[in-house]
Amino acid sequence: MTAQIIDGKAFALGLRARVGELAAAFRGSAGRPAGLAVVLVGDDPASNVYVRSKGKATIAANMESFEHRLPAETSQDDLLALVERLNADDRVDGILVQLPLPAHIDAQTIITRISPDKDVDGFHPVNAGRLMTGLPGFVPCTPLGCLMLLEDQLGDLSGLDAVVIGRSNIVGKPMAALLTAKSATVTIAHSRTRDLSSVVRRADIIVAAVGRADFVKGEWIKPGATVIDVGINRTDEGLVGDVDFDGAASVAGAITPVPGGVGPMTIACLLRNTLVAAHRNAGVALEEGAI
Ligand SMILES: NC(=O)C1=CN([C@@H]2O[C@H](COP(=O)(O)OP(=O)(O)OC[C@H]3O[C@@H](n4cnc5c(N)ncnc54)[C@H](OP(=O)(O)O)[C@@H]3O)[C@@H](O)[C@H]2O)C=CC1
Ligand SMILES: Nc1nc(=O)c2c([nH]1)NC[C@@H]1CN(c3ccc(C(=O)N[C@@H](CCC(=O)O)C(=O)O)cc3)C=[N+]21
Repeated sequence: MTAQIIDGKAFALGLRARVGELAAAFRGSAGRPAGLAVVLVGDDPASNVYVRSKGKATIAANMESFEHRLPAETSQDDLLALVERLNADDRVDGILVQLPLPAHIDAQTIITRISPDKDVDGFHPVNAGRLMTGLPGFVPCTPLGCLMLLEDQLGDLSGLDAVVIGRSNIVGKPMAALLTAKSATVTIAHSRTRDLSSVVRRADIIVAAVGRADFVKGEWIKPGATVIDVGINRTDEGLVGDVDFDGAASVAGAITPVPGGVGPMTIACLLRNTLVAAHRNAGVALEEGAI
């Protein structure tokens, strides 16, 4: 069997175009563009690339981009002060503080200071709690993008066996919550999981968010399963995911590539969340299911 390749890049471009149209309409009715502030502390090259591409995508979607680049030595108090300024700035609908932060800054303290109404990353404990309890709130962009690809591919997910490998607050845990809300039967695997290959072999849906190149092997995968590869690993062979792509593609039913799979969806969902935040913050109605 040869898997269908799930074209996340194309899906993301479609989503960005829809968001862009709605953002133009928002600008008309609110009298101002939706605004996204991105904060980068330090000069990590990968983070630099992400922040630049987020800024470009924001402008292309008819929104305003506010970039704040701070030196690596910035104190936690100075960063908190910037977050407070952005919380109070009516032009700013969404705030994203790029992770990872330098070691002297506690990321959780910063995230918790962002207004939950502007937390378009969905990392604030209030939004995490809303996701767990089924209340409306902001859902982290990467798992939201993965869910969109899965529903596009499979339709109804109810009753399907899903394995999420990884339990981080930004990918694994919210991914598992979303799949549970869609009535999949969800297993969360992590570094203490015993006999991971057997756990993975039962799954109709595999989401790999481990951070290790080519970690999930083709032999672990049930024939016909759908594989979502979240991993972004820079190797001598270039950018690769957490799944051994060639091995997996010969057994899976469908698989996301790296690059061109989940990554572009993350950015598209960030713009989507910012558009939703803008409507809520400005009190402008956004039709249910418009995006
Ligand atoms: N495409 C995109 O848009 C994005 C991609 N990423 C990428 O996704 C990957 C995961 O990111 P993130 O969740 O932040 O990473 P973390 O490092 O926070 O979490 C990794 C998870 O993998 C688990 N793990 C590590 N080793 C093993 C193992 N041998 N067997 C089973 N589980 C293991 C860890 O388990 P334990 O908890 O026990 O330590 C942990 O839960 C990275 O490659 C990252 O770059 C991240 C965000 C967005
Ligand atoms: N506050 C915060 N929010 C984040 O959402 C966040 C973050 N910090 N820190 C880093 C991770 C990682 N992340 C990615 C976004 C896009 C691609 C992406 O577009 N990837 C392209 C390739 C890009 C390339 O070539 O490097 C692709 O997979 O096709 C990847 C990874 C968001 N993250």
